[in-house]
Amino acid sequence: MNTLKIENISFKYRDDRELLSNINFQLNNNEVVGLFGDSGSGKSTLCKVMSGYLENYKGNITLNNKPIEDGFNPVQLIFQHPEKVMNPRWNMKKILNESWMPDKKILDDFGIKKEWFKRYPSELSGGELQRFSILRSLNPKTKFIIADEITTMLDCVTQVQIWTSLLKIAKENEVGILVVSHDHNLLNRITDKIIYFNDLNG
Ligand SMILES: Nc1ncnc2c1ncn2[C@@H]1O[C@H](COP(=O)(O)OP(=O)(O)OP(=O)(O)O)[C@@H](O)[C@H]1O
Repeated sequence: MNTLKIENISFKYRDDRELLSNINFQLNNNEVVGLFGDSGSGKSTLCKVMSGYLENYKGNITLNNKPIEDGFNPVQLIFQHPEKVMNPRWNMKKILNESWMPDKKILDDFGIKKEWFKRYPSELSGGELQRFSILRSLNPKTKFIIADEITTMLDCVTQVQIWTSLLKIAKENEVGILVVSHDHNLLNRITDKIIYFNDLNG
């Protein structure tokens, strides 16, 4: 089993107030955990700290009781807006294959069509792009996914398709998921338990 442990994490942006204060919790790879909290409380900041995007934090993040090594991060963050983290000059094939080469079955599971590979990020819809973004993060070396509002901007049908594909592949590969969302119904439906950000912070 893989365990991601967050211990005594505190963080502030530059000289601002301390936004994250002494946060402790852990995720196991066989669980889907929800994170719910007020807007602006610091959930996305915590996600970025957990996945290595923000470094000047206090405390420890360990995977199976060891610090996370440099190189490919086994804790992968998926953002709400995939277009912001994709190179607009790369086609989708290059963007996906920079991480790994999924086989046809996985592409089919995610509803990714072959003809999309030649297109650039600006030539796909938000839902189509998010499928690539999720699949890119599911590199075989990934142990945990941090999903920060990943389907907020999509319609209900696309949300269901995306979550069904993601939960299936995560379960098959024993990848743990932290789901950040304001949608309590979604969290109730897909998670094993829900953590309240206010209970963690401070
Ligand atoms: N790069 C930054 N520099 C300074 N302050 C920032 C930066 N990024 C975010 N903040 C501030 O940190 C606070 C927490 O933001 P964060 O995005 O982590 O909240 P959140 O809980 O994810 O909010 P939401 O639910 O609305 O997405 C906000 O007040 C925000 O303005």
